[in-house]
Amino acid sequence: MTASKKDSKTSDPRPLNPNGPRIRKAISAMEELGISEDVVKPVLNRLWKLYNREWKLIEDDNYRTLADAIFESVDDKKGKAITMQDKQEPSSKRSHSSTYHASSTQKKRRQYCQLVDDDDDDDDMDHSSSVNPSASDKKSKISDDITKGQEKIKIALVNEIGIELPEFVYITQNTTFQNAHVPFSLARISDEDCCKKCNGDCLSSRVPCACSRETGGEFAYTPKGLLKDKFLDACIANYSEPQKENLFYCQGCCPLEKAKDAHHPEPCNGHPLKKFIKECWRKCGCTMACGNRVVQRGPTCKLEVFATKGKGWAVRTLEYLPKGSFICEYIGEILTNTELYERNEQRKKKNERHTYPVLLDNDWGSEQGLKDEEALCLDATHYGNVARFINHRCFDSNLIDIPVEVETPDHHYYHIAFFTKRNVEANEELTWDYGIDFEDKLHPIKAFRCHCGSQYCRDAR
Ligand SMILES: C[S@@+](CC[C@H](N)C(=O)[O-])C[C@H]1O[C@@H](n2cnc3c(N)ncnc32)[C@H](O)[C@@H]1O
Repeated sequence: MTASKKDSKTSDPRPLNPNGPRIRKAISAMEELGISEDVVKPVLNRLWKLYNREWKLIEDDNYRTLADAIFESVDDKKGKAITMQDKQEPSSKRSHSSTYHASSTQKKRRQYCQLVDDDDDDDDMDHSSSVNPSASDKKSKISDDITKGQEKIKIALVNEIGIELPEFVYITQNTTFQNAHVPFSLARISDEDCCKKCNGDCLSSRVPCACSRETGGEFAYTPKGLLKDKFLDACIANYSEPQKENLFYCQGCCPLEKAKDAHHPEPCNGHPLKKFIKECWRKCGCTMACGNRVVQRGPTCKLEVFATKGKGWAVRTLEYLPKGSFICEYIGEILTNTELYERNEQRKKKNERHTYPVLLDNDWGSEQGLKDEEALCLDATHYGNVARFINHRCFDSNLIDIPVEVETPDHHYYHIAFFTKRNVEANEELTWDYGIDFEDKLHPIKAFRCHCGSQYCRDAR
């Protein structure tokens, strides 16, 4: 077994090689801005350590981060004191909408503060999903509640290391974009597929109602609202290695391949087929407190969004979570696959680092001739909820994504819900396996340089 990335990075004692090709390139890029080598070198050295030897973060956007950090360092030497008030936007300004945006001064100042403060201790960085013991003392809270009161719980956003603030609008329900066809219609739900005669809590009735049919005549949840072990273990087993065994192939033309080349589409590369949870829905007679309505009641556990040094923003739990706990849904814009393809083409041009799409392709393998408006996905780039911050971890993530029917039995559209695969400690980062093939450069879920820290990491570059 190979050593994990975390081990190789944190124990690397080598200093920055002053004559290495990348440092020379950085120096000459700064010289073009009229900045001399002796000003560049100390800042570059600190940034390199701060970003845990990730050159890409320094080189991105034509060395913009490096230039910003140098300007800040020069400003500071001129005696411009940085006060806490300067470092954060006034709260009145932040509370106008759910959109977060970092001004360039804010960004520059944070980077500089970080360079000075963390110069000596940044090697303590942890890329893995393990418990983060420093969570409580070093916090710099940017927002008390990114949901703006839309969820039952508050979700704070803390920036312990000064990375760029995310810009997006927080929503709690998926929202349809243009011609995506979402078949919400009570007429599609037959009386046999719902429990009109139930009242109260379906889980407490002696005989499970019709809504348990999808999950084999038993409800997927326990009375405490956890996923039953048997159901969860079967879902986890679906993900077992080698993944290819669990793939199903489009019978007609694959929507992903058609978007790439409508005239000469390549054969389908396969789609996962996962077990569904079916919750009671609008046509049912039970109440919202029914034990078979867990996902539709929204998140209830204590979560926090925090900044990492290798993966951008991330989510952690602030409390212990037993195996099978519901965390949240993946919320975003419902797009057609063609729209996602076009958005991805635009994003490639802008060289955007983080991407937020998830395919709703669970049933594509069993469909013949799927229409464009039926091949759907979720994009949480502009509109999304806390799930847009959950990072990827290869194989041994602590969350699993499970498709959930809430308003329609039609599997073109469904909800994606995250549950814990095992007991999770307070302050642990929450992660799920995006199912990425790191070799597939053309997949709509853009591959990135993986820093998951798992010993099973698939990105063995
Ligand atoms: C759904 S977003 C997750 C939140 C994101 N970290 C952020 O800052 O908004 C997915 C993006 O996060 C980054 N990411 C997620 N998991 C990662 C990992 N294991 N290693 C490196 N980057 C990761 C990648 O840039 C990816 O495109």
